Order: sequence, then structure tokens, then C-alpha cells
Amino acid sequence: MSIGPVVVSTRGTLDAALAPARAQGLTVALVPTMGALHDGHLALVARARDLADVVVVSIFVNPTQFGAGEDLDRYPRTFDADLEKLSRAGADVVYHPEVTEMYPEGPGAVGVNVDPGPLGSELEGAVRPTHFRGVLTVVAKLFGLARPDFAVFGEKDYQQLVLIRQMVRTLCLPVVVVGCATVREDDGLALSSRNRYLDNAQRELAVSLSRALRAGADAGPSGAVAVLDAAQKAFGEADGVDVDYLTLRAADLTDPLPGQEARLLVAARLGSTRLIDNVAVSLGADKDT
Ligand SMILES: Nc1ncnc2c1ncn2[C@@H]1O[C@H](COP(=O)(O)OP(=O)(O)OP(=O)(O)O)[C@@H](O)[C@H]1O
Ligand SMILES: CC(C)(CO)[C@@H](O)C(=O)[O-]
Ligand code: BAL
Repeated sequence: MSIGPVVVSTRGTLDAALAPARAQGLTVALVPTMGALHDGHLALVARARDLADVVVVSIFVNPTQFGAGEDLDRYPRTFDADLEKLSRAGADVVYHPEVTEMYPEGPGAVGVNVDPGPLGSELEGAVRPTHFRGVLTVVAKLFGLARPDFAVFGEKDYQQLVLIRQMVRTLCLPVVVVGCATVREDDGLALSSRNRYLDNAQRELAVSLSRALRAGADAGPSGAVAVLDAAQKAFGEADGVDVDYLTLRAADLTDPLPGQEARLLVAARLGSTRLIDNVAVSLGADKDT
């Protein structure tokens, strides 16, 4: 019987847990999460297992990436179930700090933060203006704490992945960022901890996000206009789904160019639940250009 991962909650105990591996020159992969783990997270852990000798998973619901009125208080916290899943997935260390450990002066204290730059105010950032500052700041802290050789993130949070890559490049951080494909339900819905907020009717409607993205991606060779048309049509009249954005960008989230791999991204609200998703699109030229 496996004894499961070592669970630590402070910088000192994390250092102590990783010291033997570091002394032997073993490599470390970090998988940052906010818990409420599902198969999408476990795919990241499996990738981390392939990449490195030691796998550290952090579970921390980071208050600084939630805006006022968002779901910080009701965000699912399922630590015991998470630990069982991580045990089966072969994680070595679980870092589960308290808010006071990560933010000794309080999460609201004015201090040093990572500025995400202009992309931090677009797409998700347009609706959640302080979100990416909070994400990048906590990810930078986690990198400083765990000092991983590799860090694994999901493409489901595509803008987050792009911004983390930018941060690593700009700040010359010594870590390799690895992105993992989005894991989906059988009907196409991207797995997300927030899916558990959906009632039955909303769960049925939620498939319209991935259906629209799929239709858009299929129209890729016909150009950007066709992609957006097809995606919007596939959304149809889905009553009860309020789309925040449905947009086509280049893979680095600048303007898309024909002949390149692009990304079609969507965010929508179903009642008080906000879901995001995206797909890769092989983009051809518009017919009349
Ligand atoms: N379906 C998925 N497939 C692959 N990776 C995923 C999936 N869902 C989440 N991840 C990745 O897991 C990591 C931790 O994400 P997080 O704990 O916020 O889970 P989440 O399901 O995205 O939750 P939320 O509902 O808050 O968006 C991130 O790198 C995220 O991109
Ligand atoms: C990367 C992350 C763990 C930072 O809190 C979070 O934004 C998430 O779960 O995607
Ligand atoms: N998966 C991104 C975390 C958030 O929405 O706050």
C-alpha cells in the first residue's frame, strides 16, 4: 500500500521535503492548482510525472486573483478527496499553505506584485481586472518556494498559460513551462472545478461553449470571418448562456494571421457561473482577401 504524498504547509517543511531530492540532483516538476481536483488536474500530474523525478502539487485557493463579488468564499475546497486522488496519481509532495503563510501581511496589503502588462487587461482581464496580477504574483511565489525545473499548466486557462510564459521569459525565471491539452467530458465540456456549480439545465446548456468552438475550428481553412460565423451559429439561441467574448486570436493572443495556428476563445455565464474554454484553429485566408 502506498503511503501517499508528503503533505506540507510551510516554506520550511516544503524545503525539508525537497532537500533529499535536491541533494541528489533530481529534477522537480510543480503543478499549481486551487484544489477541487478533477481528471484535468490529474492529466497535469501525469505529465509532471513523465517530466521530472519529483512531483509537487500545490493546492491553494489564492485570494488575490478573485475580485470583489467573485466566488472566493464558495470556491470548492475538497482537500481529503484531493489527497486521495493525488496519492493514486503518484504525486510526491502536496504543498497546502494557509493564506497567512503565503501572505503574512494579509492578501490585501500593498506590496510587490507582478504586473501582467497589457494582455492582463484583455479577455479575462477585461472582466476580472486584478485577476492576472494575483495569478502571476502567486505563481511567481510558488516558483520561488518550490524552485521547480518544470511547471505544468492546462491550456483550458489559455490566457493564463500565455501570461505565465511571458512572465518566465521577461523575468528570466529558471523554469520550463509546459502546457497540457484540455481534458473534456464525453460531450465536449471542458472539465473545470466550477462545473459543479451548474444545475442540470445549465449543465446541458454548458456544452454549447465547446460545440461553438468545435464548429469554429472546423471552419478554420475558410478564414477568420468564417470561423467566427460558424462558432456564433453553433451557439444559436442558447437561452441562459450569456457570452462575454467569443474571439479569434493568434496563438500568443495577438491579432490572428492567415496561415498560422490561431486560438478561438470563449467565456460565458450560465446564471452566476462563469465558464471559459478555447481551441486551436488552423487558420486559412478569408475568401475575399
Ligand atoms: N479540463 C482541464 N484540462 C487540463 N487542464 C486543466 C483543466 N481544468 C483545469 N486545468 C488546469 O489545472 C490547473 C489548475 O486549475 P484550477 O485549479 O483553477 O482548476 P479549474 O478546473 O480550472 O478551476 P476553475 O473552475 O477555477 O477554472 C491550471 O493549470 C488549469 O489550466
Ligand atoms: C495557476 C493557479 C493555481 C494560481 O493560483 C490558478 O490560477 C489556477 O488554478 O489555474
Ligand atoms: N483556473 C483559473 C483560476 C480562476 O479562475 O481564478
